[in-house]
Amino acid sequence: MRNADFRVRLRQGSGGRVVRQALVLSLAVSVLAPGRVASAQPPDASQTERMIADLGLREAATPLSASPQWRKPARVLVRNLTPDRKTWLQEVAPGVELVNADTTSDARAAAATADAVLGFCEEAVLAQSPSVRWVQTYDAGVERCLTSDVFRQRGIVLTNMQRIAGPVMAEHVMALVLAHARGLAGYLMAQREGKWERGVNAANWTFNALSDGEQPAFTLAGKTILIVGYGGVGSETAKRAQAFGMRIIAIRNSKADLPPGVTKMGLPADLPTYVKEADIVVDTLPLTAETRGMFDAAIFGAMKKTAFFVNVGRGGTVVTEALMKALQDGGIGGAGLDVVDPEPVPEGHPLWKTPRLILTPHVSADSDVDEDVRWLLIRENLRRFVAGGKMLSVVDATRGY
Ligand SMILES: NC(=O)C1=CN([C@@H]2O[C@H](COP(=O)(O)OP(=O)(O)OC[C@H]3O[C@@H](n4cnc5c(N)ncnc54)[C@H](O)[C@@H]3O)[C@@H](O)[C@H]2O)C=CC1
Ligand SMILES: O=C(O)C(=O)CO
Repeated sequence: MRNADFRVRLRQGSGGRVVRQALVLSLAVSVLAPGRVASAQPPDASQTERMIADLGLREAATPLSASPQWRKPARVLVRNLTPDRKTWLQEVAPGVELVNADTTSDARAAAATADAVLGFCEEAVLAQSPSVRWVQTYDAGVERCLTSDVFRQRGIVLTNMQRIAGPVMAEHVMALVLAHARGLAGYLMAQREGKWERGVNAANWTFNALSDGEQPAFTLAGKTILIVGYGGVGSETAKRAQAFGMRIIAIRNSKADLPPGVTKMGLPADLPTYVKEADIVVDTLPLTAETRGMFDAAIFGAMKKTAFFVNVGRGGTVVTEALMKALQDGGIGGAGLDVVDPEPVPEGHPLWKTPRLILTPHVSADSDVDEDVRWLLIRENLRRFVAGGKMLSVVDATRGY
């Protein structure tokens, strides 16, 4: 979720919602009962454990207290700290002063004497804050945090929202895939024009009688989906694709074990060959030095002419010119993008007129339950930080995710 939206929505709701509202995860629904929020060992520990298990959150190999520099924190800066939320967070951080800041300039001043910063990661805030030892971002993508060397040089622990939005984003991926497969973009255009016409001309999403060889729609069952950047978002997408009867192949940065339901797992070097067999290609990559421009003219050229390409990771992993050309020339069947480069798409940019393209404005993590899960992680990491424990979802600043 973009920080700005996150902030606006959190301000609108009461902080108490965090513990009252139903927390819906991928596999389990758990209700956080009212009034069960009063003790220091969190009474919602079972919800926290379920979140960790359901989303597959990873904890650091060593506890913070193993470091000779470790000391109990005295002051933590928190973005979007409503009064209710402060009470709720204070339960896991007794004796720690929790300070609110919502703008970069307020944060810069408040961070000067803070031990941790939650919700800001920019150099402007961290450069003048020598005692900061932990930063929690409210996003999964950390490419903007890592533009400065502050994390690598000072050994600040950076934790992010990796895997948190997986279930929500996987729904968005499937919405884009189904919109294409069922011709919804074309039927919506026809509806606006008051036309009752069957059969989408798949090539242009215009409406007319089907000519020979044109496909009005296609079935997902039995088709192959390739997930590139198989992590939290990718694995949740795979679960849903499996339910549609699809064959799943994937690529990630380390091979390890083959996840259940995945037919084969490759490394980045396998991309040019794997794309050849895919009907749907989903990009869930973080933006790093290695992934920048990974989907270029050669990769789009290797795809099936009917392939549908989805990107919910980062726009910079795609060479936009190459994608537009593939769509214009019929090199691929269509695309659904939630993230683009440039972002936002400027007025008059050729992407707006590119055929067979569905654009959503970086909203694939938005949902009614997403922010509750995020605050549960923030609270659990605060508890671990105060106790000198093993932090969750630590970013490798050198790898970039
Ligand atoms: N559109 C949106 O609103 C959102 C976008 N995102 C983006 O999605 C990305 C992924 O999120 P999660 O799945 O939660 O993160 P994650 O950390 O769970 O997964 C990232 C995966 O990318 C893989 N990877 C890294 N470099 C690679 C490479 N060179 N080739 C192939 N695979 C590579 C890793 O193996 C890892 O499994 C985020 O980094 C962020 O940029 C995340 C949340 C919301
Ligand atoms: O969490 C992220 O990385 C996002 O892009 C949220 O919008």
